[in-house]
Amino acid sequence: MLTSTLEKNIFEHQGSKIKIEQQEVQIIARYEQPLVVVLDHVLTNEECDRLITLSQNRLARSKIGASKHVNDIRTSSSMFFDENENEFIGEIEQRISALMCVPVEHGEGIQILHYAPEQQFKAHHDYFVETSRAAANNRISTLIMYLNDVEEGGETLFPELNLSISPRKGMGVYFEYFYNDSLLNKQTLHAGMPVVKGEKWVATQWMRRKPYRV
Ligand SMILES: O=C(O)CCC(=O)C(=O)O
Ligand SMILES: [Fe+2]
Repeated sequence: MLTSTLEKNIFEHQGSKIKIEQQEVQIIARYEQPLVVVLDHVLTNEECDRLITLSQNRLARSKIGASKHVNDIRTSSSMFFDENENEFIGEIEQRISALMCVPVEHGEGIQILHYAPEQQFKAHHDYFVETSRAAANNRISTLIMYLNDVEEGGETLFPELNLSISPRKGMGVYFEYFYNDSLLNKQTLHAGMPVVKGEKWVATQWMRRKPYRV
């Protein structure tokens, strides 16, 4: 039977709605193994706008010039909020923690990414290679939240699953890679496709296997 081979997920929510405090997050679609969940109403429009405003003048441009090679994995600009840096960020972190079924202490700071036209995040895994020091407390799951509507392009693509998600403000995509079967983890390979028109803003939460915050 197919179900006998299914591994246990971190994400425990069933059905189509997840009520967290005042927010009613909706499950739009699920890809079962590896688990990829498309979510709506993760953030309100006001929260999306505020995350953009708060991060705007703290973005650092990725290195260009000498290092501008075709193999530059990420060409967007980014920043991290400090963990629980203010009440607003703290509330968002609590919601994300409940949504991801992982205690807030396992979370890295929320990362903001900004893509201008032609910028992209080439196919990658979010977890660290086994031989790296960071792998001692590796990442286990990701939530990508879209902070604006992109005019054209900027899809999140899972090439090994033939799955593509078009960014829409307030929506999110969740996936996990803590399976015993390393092939399933590898299949969470994903990319932020080049923005064609307009710009793209995302917020990303990565969760670690063990508490990460000091
Ligand atoms: O921008 C995207 O769609 C992908 C972002 C991403 O892969 C990440 O933040 O780890
Ligand atoms: Fe990623």
